[in-house]
Amino acid sequence: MRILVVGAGAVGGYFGGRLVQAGRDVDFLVRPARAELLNEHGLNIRSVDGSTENIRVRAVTKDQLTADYDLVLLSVKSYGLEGAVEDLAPAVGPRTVVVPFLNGMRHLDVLVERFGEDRVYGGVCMVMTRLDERGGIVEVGKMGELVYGPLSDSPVIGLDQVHGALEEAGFTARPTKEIRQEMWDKWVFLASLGAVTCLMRAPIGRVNRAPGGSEFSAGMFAEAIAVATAAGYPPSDRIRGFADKVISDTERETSTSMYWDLTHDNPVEGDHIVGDLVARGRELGVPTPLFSLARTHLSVYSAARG
Ligand SMILES: NC(=O)C1=CN([C@@H]2O[C@H](COP(=O)(O)OP(=O)(O)OC[C@H]3O[C@@H](n4cnc5c(N)ncnc54)[C@H](OP(=O)(O)O)[C@@H]3O)[C@@H](O)[C@H]2O)C=CC1
Ligand SMILES: CC(C)(CO)C(=O)C(=O)O
Repeated sequence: MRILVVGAGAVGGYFGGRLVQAGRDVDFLVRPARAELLNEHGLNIRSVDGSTENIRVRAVTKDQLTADYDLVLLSVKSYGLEGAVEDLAPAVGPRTVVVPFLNGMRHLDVLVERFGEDRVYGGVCMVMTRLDERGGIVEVGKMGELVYGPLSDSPVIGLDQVHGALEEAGFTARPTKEIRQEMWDKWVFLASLGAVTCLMRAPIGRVNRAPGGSEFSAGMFAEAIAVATAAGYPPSDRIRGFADKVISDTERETSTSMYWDLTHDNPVEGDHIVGDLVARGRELGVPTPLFSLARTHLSVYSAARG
């Protein structure tokens, strides 16, 4: 299986690097500056235990793409989605599937419209990684799981084959026939945790220790759960269990990639992760006052960045 990883960022670099280490046939689609760096110096991954591995990788730019990849793993931020879809399109042939690992849901519509349902999978990634100033991948919490599954009943590449390409590569790889449910579950969890920590500008433990903090967190989760339920994807018991743990957590410094971006003056995926939940709530007649507040907050932040 020929694999193209689009975006050698915190997620793509981490999972793509592990796939290379496992001997898979992987190219990274990156922009010219990053291509030069990667091809010359390789990709660094620093693990939670502090050890760093340097991995030799093959970086390509959009003009070098040919339509003979089997699997395209898409791991850009939502605000880079449109550009990335244009750039990766030449890599998608009649027997290629695109598997996105963005948080949220809306990118599925964009990809299905462009490539057709049979060539798009859904995907979820669980990982806590950041980019350092030299483009190295830094693991800030121990996780490492990919979940993936077809959107249609007749994908051009079957789930077994996709799983064969991703399994046993140093992270948990989980195929599923219920990928939309998995994506909603992750979205409920991530959007709630992200909205709480971004609005309060603090990790979850500190929020919950404040007077009214835990009730505020519970209110945010309740809104996301109500939207998901109205959309036909009531969260699984597993996700409800995670939510209960987060709501009562007064110790941990847990936050999200969105909070990291907000506190490091990076662009945030507020529209894709929070705004879209508000929009779907409105369509479904589910009130989301706390999420609306978070959306406005993040929009003001984004506008100030220009
Ligand atoms: N980081 C995390 O812990 C987690 C992140 N996620 C989700 O995963 C998704 C990706 O996030 P993350 O990896 O952190 O983001 P990063 O910003 O670290 O990486 C995105 C990468 O995409 C590259 N990129 C953007 N557009 C293109 C393009 N047209 N061609 C080639 N490369 C491109 C960027 O390259 P350049 O440097 O050239 O701009 C950048 O390196 C997001 O939706 C996020 O919410 C999910 C779980 C955990
Ligand atoms: C919650 C978490 C860490 C899980 O992967 C995540 O998705 C994010 O921070 O974007």
